[in-house]
Amino acid sequence: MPGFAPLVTSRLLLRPLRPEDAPDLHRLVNDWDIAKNLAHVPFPYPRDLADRWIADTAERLAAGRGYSLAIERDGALVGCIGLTMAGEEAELGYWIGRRYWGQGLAAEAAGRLAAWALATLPLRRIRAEALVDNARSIAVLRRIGFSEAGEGEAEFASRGGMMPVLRFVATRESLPALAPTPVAPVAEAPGLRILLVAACALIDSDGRVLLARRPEGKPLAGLWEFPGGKVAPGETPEDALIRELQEELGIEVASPCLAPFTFASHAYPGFHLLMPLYLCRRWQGKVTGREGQALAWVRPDKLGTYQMPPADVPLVALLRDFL
Ligand SMILES: Nc1nc2c([nH]c(=O)n2[C@H]2C[C@H](O)[C@@H](COP(=O)(O)OP(=O)(O)OP(=O)(O)O)O2)c(=O)[nH]1
Repeated sequence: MPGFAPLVTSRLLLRPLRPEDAPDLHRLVNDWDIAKNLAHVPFPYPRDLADRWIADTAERLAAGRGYSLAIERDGALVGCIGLTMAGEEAELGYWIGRRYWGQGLAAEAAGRLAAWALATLPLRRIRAEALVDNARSIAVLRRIGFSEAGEGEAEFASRGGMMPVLRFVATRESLPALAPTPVAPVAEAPGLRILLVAACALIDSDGRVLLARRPEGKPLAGLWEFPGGKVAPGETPEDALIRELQEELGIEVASPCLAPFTFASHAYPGFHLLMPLYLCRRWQGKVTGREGQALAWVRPDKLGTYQMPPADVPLVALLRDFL
């Protein structure tokens, strides 16, 4: 599993929790003014719970079930933030240690994590809840683009029972900077837009396959893909691929070196992707991420450990068998 790449804001680092965070975490969270606002945090907070919880966050992160992160500023733990995955939705939670209140850190961390998650994970929306009298948290959620979705009740461990809460949601559309960039259709019929994308598995002399990470701001950002891109009007898939490999990776490929391998045909919301996948073992130049994208040369048996767009899943299985 490729590690979670920490998220950076102007003042903060959001990174996986480490066992050595436990003492600081315990000192900050074992505070009634924090625990009383959190649904899953007991008070008093036993010291060994910090160790167990941190171990659990590592497991959930590795399995893609949750993203609970340390909020760090200047090397110090100032709070925690997390997303718990539930199908196509995730629940956002966060707290900031009392001594760091009043500086806008919760909004900075929550805005970043929500933006990253909606741009990167296969999520329809993110939910959050705040106690009706937790004015600070309500202000944070509103500030970062969450909208109110009614009132309800939730069980609060520290209060020993059900408490009234306000519910909030955010979608890609409610965070406008994240709205997916429109895709260019190459064929249109009523109700169907087919997007033709050419992609390539570059294979090096050790039999490893090149994956590139889709940059933030693009649809499916953060997922690992085969290099390639949309076939422009008037281009053949091979021409498009030769152009994309030049633009994205700085390499020159000759058309005879592109061997058709298989294709993806996948329904995405709003368009249907048709993506021929070529194999290429020969190119000129050094492979470089020219658009700032992360690259990974991956052994075929490890391809399944990289999170890829849903359209690629069947391709990976075929490629692994073939190589
Ligand atoms: N290149 C590539 N695209 C993939 C893969 N799997 C997959 O679903 N796609 C989808 C994601 C996008 O919807 C589409 C590719 O579009 P893109 O936005 O990357 O195309 P592009 O490089 O021409 O980008 P742009 O200039 O329009 O920003 O195909 C894959 O393995 N490689």
